[in-house]
Amino acid sequence: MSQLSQPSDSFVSVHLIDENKQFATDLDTYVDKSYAVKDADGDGLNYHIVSVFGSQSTGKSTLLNKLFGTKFDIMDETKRQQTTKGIWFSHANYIASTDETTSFKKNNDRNIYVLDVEGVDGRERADDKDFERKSALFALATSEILIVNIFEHQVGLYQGANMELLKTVMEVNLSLFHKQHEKCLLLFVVRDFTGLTPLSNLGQSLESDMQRIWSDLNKPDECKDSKLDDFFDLEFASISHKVFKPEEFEYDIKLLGDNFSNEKLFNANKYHKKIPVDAWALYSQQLWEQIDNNQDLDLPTQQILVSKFKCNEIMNGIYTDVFLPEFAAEEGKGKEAITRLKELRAKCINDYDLHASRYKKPVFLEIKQDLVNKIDAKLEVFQTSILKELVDEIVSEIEPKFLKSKKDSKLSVKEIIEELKKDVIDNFETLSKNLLLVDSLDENPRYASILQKQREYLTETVEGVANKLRQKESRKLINRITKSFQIEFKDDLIEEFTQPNDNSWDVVTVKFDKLREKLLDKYKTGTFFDFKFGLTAEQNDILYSKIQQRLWNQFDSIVHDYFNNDNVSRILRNVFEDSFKYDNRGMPFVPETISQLDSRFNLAKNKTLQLLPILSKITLTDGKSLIKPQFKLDNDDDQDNDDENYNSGESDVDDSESRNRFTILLSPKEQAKVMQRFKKESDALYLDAKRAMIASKTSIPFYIWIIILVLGWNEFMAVLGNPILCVIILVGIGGFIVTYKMPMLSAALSMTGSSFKQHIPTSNQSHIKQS
Ligand SMILES: Nc1nc2c(ncn2[C@@H]2O[C@H](COP(=O)(O)OP(=O)(O)OP(=O)(O)O)[C@@H](O)[C@H]2O)c(=O)[nH]1
Repeated sequence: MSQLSQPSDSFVSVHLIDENKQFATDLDTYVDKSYAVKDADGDGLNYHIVSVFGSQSTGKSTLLNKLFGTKFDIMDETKRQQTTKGIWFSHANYIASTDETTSFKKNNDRNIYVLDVEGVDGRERADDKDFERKSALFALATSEILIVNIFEHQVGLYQGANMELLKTVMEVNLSLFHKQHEKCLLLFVVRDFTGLTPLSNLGQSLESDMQRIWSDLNKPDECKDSKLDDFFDLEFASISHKVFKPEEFEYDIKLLGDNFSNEKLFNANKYHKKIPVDAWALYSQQLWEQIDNNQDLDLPTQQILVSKFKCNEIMNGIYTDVFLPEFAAEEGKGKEAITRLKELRAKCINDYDLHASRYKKPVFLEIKQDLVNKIDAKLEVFQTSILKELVDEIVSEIEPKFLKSKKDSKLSVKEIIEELKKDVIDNFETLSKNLLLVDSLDENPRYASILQKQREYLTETVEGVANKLRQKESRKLINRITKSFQIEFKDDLIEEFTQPNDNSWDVVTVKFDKLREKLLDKYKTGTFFDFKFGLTAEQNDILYSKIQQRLWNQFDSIVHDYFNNDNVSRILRNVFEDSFKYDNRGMPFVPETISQLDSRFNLAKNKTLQLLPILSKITLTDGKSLIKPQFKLDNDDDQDNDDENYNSGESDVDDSESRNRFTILLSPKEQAKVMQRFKKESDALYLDAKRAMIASKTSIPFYIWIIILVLGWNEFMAVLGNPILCVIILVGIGGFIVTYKMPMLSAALSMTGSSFKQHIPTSNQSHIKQS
């Protein structure tokens, strides 16, 4: 619908709203191109909008063309027909100026856009008040300065088209701006000025007309008491007759131009609507649509809507075209992408600030937050994974560092763990700083929260690792104590049961108690135990109970291992042999008669068999039986998972069955077996002893001597021939005769036999100790 007028070397005009009330479709392109010529600040606000009002054919287009170098159509004087229909829009190509050096035309530093509004009271549209009102509304909503074109001879005539026009302007102004007092400049340009009445007088007359119209207006309640100058500033200018005073006419326009180019009329942007130029086309179109549809105009809302539209457009453009492609290219690179993504985030936000900050601040900030949220939603996953990676890395170093510290330092496990925990947190705080995608956590609470979550995850994980280390150390301690106990207790047990007696189990239990006390003594602090692992009092108690339980289990295990059939039989045999072969002084016992041997045998046997109950059951002399206590342990005793766990072969199930079997070392059946075996062994020993005794008392028959003499005659002669051999043999014979006569021969033979047989029990005993 728009129509570009014939351009020459500059910007043409746009038919902004045509006679059918259709809005131009290519306004944004026009604004964009024309604005690019001057944009000193880059804030999109370097422009002014000026509208012209007035009766039809009062020279409005002529004035604008001369003042701003626009190309609006001018009426052909011969036809006297209305030329401006609807509203035309044009960029000012220059501003007329009195400055000779610029050839009377000055290029302002700012963009000026001009709206040439169809004149009222047009012959063709005389009754079309609707459009007049709508165009006034549109001009007021968009323009800073409204030029009201009026002939001098009409000033003071409170009637006619001019007054109607001014009334319309004021009415619509009230409907638009009653909520917010947005001011606008009414610039009265008195045409065909003769100079007979000074401009100031004409101005006063116009101002009083305005006041009168204002006071006659039906004002909304909110602004009943408001004054004209709450809404309007008034300025006056005069232009001489175009035909009769052509030179003055030109000069007056230049004078007026000076007031535009020096910005005086714009009054330091006092009337600027602050719509960024790139949103102006959209804003003005939406305004017109609302005006044309007779909807109530709510400019602030309208401006916010436009701001929202533009800010969203900018935000989506940045997110989709800049952020997403680069993020996709970087996100898989892990730590290497941090710098790039940090820059990308900052760049996107800066770009948005640059382009969107010109819009309504609340909207700009709200949509900026949307952009930041969208970007951060993507970056959050990345940021979290990077920080989690750091946490895992730091945590993985704890155990090696712990083992090294344990080896190198003299600190306790508790102190090492505490030191490591502190180091780990410090490390995380230092290293995480370089991994963050933002510089300030205060300004980016989302990142502060991501960091905090990872900090909590770290603390939790470190505590988990510390607990595992403590458990590991606890298990190591249990195993160490168990091993020490094993060695010492086994020795004590074997020693005690080499020569068992009725008190033996009392002695063993006392040794057991002392040994436990000794092994745990260094962990005792007052009445409590602290194993220096940084455990709580309850955990220390549980560890203490575990150790106690382990030691009791070891006691159980060692005792039951040791008191098997073989060892009990060996103990009995040793005791029997000692009693049978040695007297009370420990001297070898040599029976002289068989009855002596028999009574010795019975004595030793009875004494030995009295020991079997002691070796079959743990029995205390006070008649009480030894009770294996039950310890209260925690549920997560995971010693089965520990490779370093000492495998004692014991059952951890401390049920009633195991407690019952605790004191029983040999069952009745096993005892019977042991008895049987002992009987055999003791009988064999008795027979050996008896045989040796009989053998020592038997004499050599006479015929044996004759055989020896006959068979050994030659050797006998050889001995007689050798004095040394002869002497040795004589001494030997003498010794034998003495021994035999004493009588000591049987004892000597018995001793020789015994000492030979003693090799077997001695070697067996040493074997028991080793097992
Ligand atoms: N008397 C007089 N005539 C003028 C002046 N300026 C322009 N004209 C003549 O007035 C006629 C109308 O001029 P336009 O500039 O087309 O007037 P307009 O107000 O834009 O007309 P519409 O757009 O149709 O409302 C033309 O023939 C001009 O030559 C002036 O200052 N005084």
